[in-house]
Amino acid sequence: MTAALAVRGLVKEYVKGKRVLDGLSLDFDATGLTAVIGPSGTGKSTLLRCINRLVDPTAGEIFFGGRDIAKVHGRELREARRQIGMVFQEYNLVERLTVMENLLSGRLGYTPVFKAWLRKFPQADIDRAFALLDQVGLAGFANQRADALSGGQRQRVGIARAVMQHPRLLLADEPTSSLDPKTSVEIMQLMKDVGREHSLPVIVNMHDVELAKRFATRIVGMSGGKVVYDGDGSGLNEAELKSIYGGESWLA
Ligand SMILES: Nc1ncnc2c1ncn2[C@@H]1O[C@H](COP(=O)(O)OP(=O)(O)OP(=O)(O)O)[C@@H](O)[C@H]1O
Repeated sequence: MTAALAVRGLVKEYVKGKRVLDGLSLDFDATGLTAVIGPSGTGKSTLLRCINRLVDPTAGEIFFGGRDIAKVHGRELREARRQIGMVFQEYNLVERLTVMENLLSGRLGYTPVFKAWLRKFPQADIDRAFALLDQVGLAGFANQRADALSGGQRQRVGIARAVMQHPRLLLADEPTSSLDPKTSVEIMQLMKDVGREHSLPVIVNMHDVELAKRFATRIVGMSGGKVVYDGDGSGLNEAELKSIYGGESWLA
């Protein structure tokens, strides 16, 4: 089977000669939740940001939807981006807008400018938004302002908004880092359920190894801009954790 996403020899240098991603190659299947773990500064966010082209890769290929999106520009880049849903650590909601408006603004890329300005959205989008709110456990919250929500509720809106645009890939950059442990578990469960129900591959950057083991079908361990572990949670023993995070005193 062809991979839904294939990253080949990916290199990113923010500063010339200093490789943050050092020739990284990974294939992702069309389903399943992959957790990317690794120490701070090892390039996890940079990997996701190269995939959705918030930053431009220095070298390498990213095959997605039948093309190398590492090199597309303009209209092609906008089209590729629409197919990638993104969930952020700090939710990135528009605080003064309602939950429904936040969801619908995820569709702005598709709505002619004059309609967006009038805040008139197609009925099909409104119906989808209500269905998604239901799915993420926020039925009845459509008219609440985003700034009146808890962190967990905000992240539920963030997930619904990411799925609103019918993506074919879902990326999440530390989606639970600002949440308490119980809410983190609920959000990871939701990410997994949403991925399954919408038949989407999900890639999640995270620091919590136990949470990764509990919810991920695959764990990628990064160190120094390279993949040093790629397998399921059961194979992630102390030796592997040491190769990812270095040292051993912290394991005690
Ligand atoms: N825009 C930028 N300009 C210059 N250097 C950057 C930029 N963004 C990230 N870096 C550097 O690239 C390296 C990798 O950062 P990145 O955020 O990808 O790591 P990370 O593994 O996601 O870390 P964390 O777990 O702390 O979020 C770090 O050394 C960081 O300082």
